[in-house]
Amino acid sequence: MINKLVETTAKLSTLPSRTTLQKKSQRWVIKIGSSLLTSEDYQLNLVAIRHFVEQILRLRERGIEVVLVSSGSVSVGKGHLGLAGKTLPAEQRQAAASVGQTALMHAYENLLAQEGVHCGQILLTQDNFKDRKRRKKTLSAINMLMKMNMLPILNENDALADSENQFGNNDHLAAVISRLWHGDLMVLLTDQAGLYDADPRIQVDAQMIHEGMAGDPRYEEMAGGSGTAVGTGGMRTKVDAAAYAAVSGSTTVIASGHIPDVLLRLQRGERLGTFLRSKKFDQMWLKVRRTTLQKTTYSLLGVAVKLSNTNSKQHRFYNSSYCYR
Ligand SMILES: Nc1ncnc2c1ncn2[C@@H]1O[C@H](COP(=O)(O)OP(=O)(O)O)[C@@H](O)[C@H]1O
Ligand SMILES: N[C@@H](CCC(=O)OP(=O)(O)O)C(=O)O
Repeated sequence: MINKLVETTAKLSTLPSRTTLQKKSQRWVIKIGSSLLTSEDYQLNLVAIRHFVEQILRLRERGIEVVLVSSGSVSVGKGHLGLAGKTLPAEQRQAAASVGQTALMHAYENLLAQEGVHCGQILLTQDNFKDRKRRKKTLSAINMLMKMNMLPILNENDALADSENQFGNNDHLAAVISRLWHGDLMVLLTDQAGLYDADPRIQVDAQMIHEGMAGDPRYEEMAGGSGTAVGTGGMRTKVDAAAYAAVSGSTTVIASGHIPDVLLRLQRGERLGTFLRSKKFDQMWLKVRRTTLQKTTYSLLGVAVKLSNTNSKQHRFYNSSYCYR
């Protein structure tokens, strides 16, 4: 019996590895940056979009629920309007977003429809998260699409957002969605291999951070703004987004969308990009596991005890995809 207890204790007090977390996560929020979706001449990169769509469909076949946050409307719109590379005044940017968003969704829908799947577009601003009622409405829009087997594709409503209600970048939007929808893995796909200790465009010998804790203040120092003509926010907003999503237990991977099959490889547990753990997840994990250990001990002792130290939140966590038994 002692051996059994020692064995169970060891098993239950070890945090799941990065590989396990990537393999077992069931609710993914995937965010794709503008530079991955648009070509150098600000046209849609249909080859890349097809590649992402194919991977997302494969993930769904494996039972993973996916919400896609897609950037690209402004850059594609600029291309369509003959304004490539220009810094636009607010009204023209709104128009570019409106034109580009249509083209973007058209591409996603066409590619998905070839595989018998459809997508649903949800355009959001901060207003959609302002109070409980609006958050509920946003969540139910996502959940209903999911229930109907559609792929929710989200973006900021750049055609109408203003300085009062805009997110300003989709990293933040992805994190807010992760928390609202209880995502367990947020994947931020970008043009760099991951987070480096300095912007690799500026410092050629910058070193990539492979694994760390979301919210580590050192990362804020390392992360700079966008280095591309079409990106918004750079690495700083990704680091902040990871910290925000981590509060509800989501882990984050920042990885290059240029890596072939990056999403499928992450799902197989490959160590690509920067993996940022959630402290909240780890705490919940250990707490729930301690309860399991207590239960095991009691049952080994033949004592039927109703455990009083678990609350409904822990039970929900234990029964959710967060908890890998
Ligand atoms: N510490 C860092 N590590 C990696 N990239 C960084 C860092 N600091 C700044 N960056 C810049 O962030 C850019 C990615 O952000 P961004 O252009 O907003 O991409 P996306 O469109 O994918 O959101 C990189 O091209 C890089 O120049
Ligand atoms: N919502 C904007 C993108 C904002 C944004 O965060 O861009 P990016 O840094 O390329 O992910 C658009 O669709 O153009």
